[in-house]
Amino acid sequence: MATTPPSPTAQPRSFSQAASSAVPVIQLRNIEKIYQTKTIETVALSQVNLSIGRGEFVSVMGPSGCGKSTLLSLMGLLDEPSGGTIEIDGRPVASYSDKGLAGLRNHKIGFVFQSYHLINDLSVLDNVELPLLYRKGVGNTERRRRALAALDKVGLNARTGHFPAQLSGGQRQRVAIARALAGDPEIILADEPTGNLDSVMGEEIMDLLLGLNRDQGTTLVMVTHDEQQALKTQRLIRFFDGRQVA
Ligand SMILES: Nc1ncnc2c1ncn2[C@@H]1O[C@H](COP(=O)(O)OP(=O)(O)OP(=O)(O)O)[C@@H](O)[C@H]1O
Repeated sequence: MATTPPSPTAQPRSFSQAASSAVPVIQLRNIEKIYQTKTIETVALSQVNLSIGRGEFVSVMGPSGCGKSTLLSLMGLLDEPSGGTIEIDGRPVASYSDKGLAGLRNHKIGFVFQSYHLINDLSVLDNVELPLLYRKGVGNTERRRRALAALDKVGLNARTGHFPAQLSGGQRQRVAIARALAGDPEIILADEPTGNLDSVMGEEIMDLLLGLNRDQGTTLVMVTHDEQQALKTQRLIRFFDGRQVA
């Protein structure tokens, strides 16, 4: 079924407006994820039921291998569950066409990874503009405007001509966050965004994410190993062996 992706020029969301809607922005029902290789079957997630409210900041914790990254990739529509249903804004993602799903993924969701995933040969500005190159209806001028606005939000507008190797880890993560913000996503999924950073830089990135949630109403789901950071978010979900335990 064809579908219309959310508007790429959506206005910033106010927290109170966003939080008022009762329909969860992400809903997982009875999710199972099994990875099957020739020799082994791994149950990465089992019986996961979870709803993420609009404008929430949720952290996910648990030991290595308990399924946190798998959970994020399912929420980000990068992978499909082996069983169960994922709904975005109350609509099952299985009801979207491939094109509709790609639109949803590209317009609604931004990703931030532990290792930044920046392209070393591109300047800061070009890195941030890159995802917008593939976005319909965003011309050169608009692309640049959005990238500069996103870099301004993360406090890096003086570094647009630098290359990733010329930046600190915290600054690189800021660029990665700006790249996610340039697409104006309603949801940011962050997989250990401070995992490669020292505590001071980690705090800075955490403050930035908290600010996005507070000021723009961005919904955030963050995987972290840092209990202190997790306690700053609105809700902490713990996983163990592919199951939600608290
Ligand atoms: N592509 C894959 N093929 C096979 N098994 C996989 C694959 N991806 C993940 N797994 C397995 O699924 C389980 C959950 O992995 P996942 O990466 O989600 O855990 P995690 O909690 O994010 O771990 P970490 O904290 O170490 O990043 C692990 O047992 C892992 O080995």
